[in-house]
Amino acid sequence: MAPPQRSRVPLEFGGPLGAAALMLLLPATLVHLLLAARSAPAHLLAPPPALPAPGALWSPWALQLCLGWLGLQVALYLLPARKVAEGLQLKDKSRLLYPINGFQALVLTALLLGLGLWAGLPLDALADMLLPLAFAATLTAFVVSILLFVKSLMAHPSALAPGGNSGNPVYDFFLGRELNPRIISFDIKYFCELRPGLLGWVLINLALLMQEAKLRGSPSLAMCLVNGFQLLYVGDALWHEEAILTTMDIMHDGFGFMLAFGNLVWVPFTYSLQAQFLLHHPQPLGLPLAAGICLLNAVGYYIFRGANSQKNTFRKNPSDPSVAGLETIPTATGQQLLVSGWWGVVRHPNYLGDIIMALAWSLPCGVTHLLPYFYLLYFIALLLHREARDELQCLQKYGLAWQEYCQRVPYRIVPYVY
Ligand SMILES: NC(=O)C1=CN([C@@H]2O[C@H](COP(=O)(O)OP(=O)(O)OC[C@H]3O[C@@H](n4cnc5c(N)ncnc54)[C@H](OP(=O)(O)O)[C@@H]3O)[C@@H](O)[C@H]2O)C=CC1
Ligand SMILES: CC(C)=CCC[C@@H](C)[C@H]1CC=C2C3=C(CC[C@@]21C)[C@@]1(C)CC[C@H](O)C(C)(C)[C@@H]1CC3
Repeated sequence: MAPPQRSRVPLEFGGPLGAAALMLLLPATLVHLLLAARSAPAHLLAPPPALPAPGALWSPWALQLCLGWLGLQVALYLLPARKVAEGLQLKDKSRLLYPINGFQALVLTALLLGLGLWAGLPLDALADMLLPLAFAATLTAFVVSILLFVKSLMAHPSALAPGGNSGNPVYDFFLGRELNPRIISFDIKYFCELRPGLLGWVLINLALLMQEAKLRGSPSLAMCLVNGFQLLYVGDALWHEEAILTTMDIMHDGFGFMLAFGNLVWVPFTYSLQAQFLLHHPQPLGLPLAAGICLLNAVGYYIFRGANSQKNTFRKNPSDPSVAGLETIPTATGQQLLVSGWWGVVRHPNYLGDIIMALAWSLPCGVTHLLPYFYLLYFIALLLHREARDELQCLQKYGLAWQEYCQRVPYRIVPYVY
């Protein structure tokens, strides 16, 4: 087989050196955050009071729980789906099929959990195991990434993602070489993107809420808000599972360590940081402020969902009545760009809504500590970087049409600001 054509896409994330640094820094940052959240000072920028003993990181039981959780979600993914959706057209003009049964997996997981709790499952014990669980999940992410990299060496060149095929093994391992790695019809990236990590996130949140109820008699209003907001976010992602098929991760990015670690480790263990903080640092929250925070989250969700659904509907069927009247810019590829509606306000309205929700998730933790705002700060940095990556990809894809879009929609994320 001819050697794969090396992609000429510019290197990102600082190239091989940056990728190697991130593969060390991300797990170290995770350990720091987990230790800081449960420490009294809860300093984000200072070293945690005490480093964990090696024995505190490794637990065979935690690894079994991780693998068991993964196995359960794989089984739920393989159940008959209410619908099978087609992905966007690939380079070879084919379209992959994706089962749409994520919300079904959420409901079945909740039912199994309810049954377990009724039988006396000590779910709150998970709150005491976050460190070994995160270590086990990180180990799993590394093993999955190695297997994916080896698998990609046998993939056809047309199956490779433009980004993660530089020829440098460290960089390609991090970014991911194969665009849609599958085992028969099981899509590994699509599965990881929405199931084990997102559902694990809300499971950890619930365990933290239950432990707070055990400690203080009942969960605080702040803990209930954070759990509710983030359950809405995960439930929405799974209800609109099909919309992920038109996002960057599925369309452009290969599946390597970055997304494997991001999905399996970073999401469940750092996105639950507010709940972790609240368990160890109870925050008073009055009803008027709580009502204001709920309104803020609702505004963010309205923008997030409206923009994502509008673009996804338009991409799937431009003649759909809900988007047919929108103004568009034709491009040389045959695809059109929306230039009115949500996507006529700023070039990434969905990011704006998501950032507003991230702020609403942090506010119930009060303003005495920076740690609960880590997600907001990280997320803004992630989306700014992601927006720049996407702009480059769209400029390469659409050329003059994208330049016209940028002239007519000059702001990227925040109207009249950025
Ligand atoms: N919670 C979290 O950790 C994260 C959440 N997210 C969220 O995921 C969601 C998806 O974001 P992301 O995956 O970055 O990608 P987007 O959903 O923003 O999709 C970007 C793609 O949309 C298409 N597009 C861009 N502008 C237009 C337009 N004017 N008209 C039509 N199509 C357009 C282009 O693809 P093409 O033209 O090829 O179809 C572009 O590559 C966002 O809401 C984001 O907030 C993202 C990252 C992390
Ligand atoms: C620092 C680090 C490891 C970064 C990796 C980034 C990933 C954590 C994120 C990249 C894109 C993501 C998306 C979601 C979760 C986080 C990751 C994987 C997402 C599934 C969250 C729910 C949303 O509704 C979504 C489906 C739009 C979204 C898709 C992108």
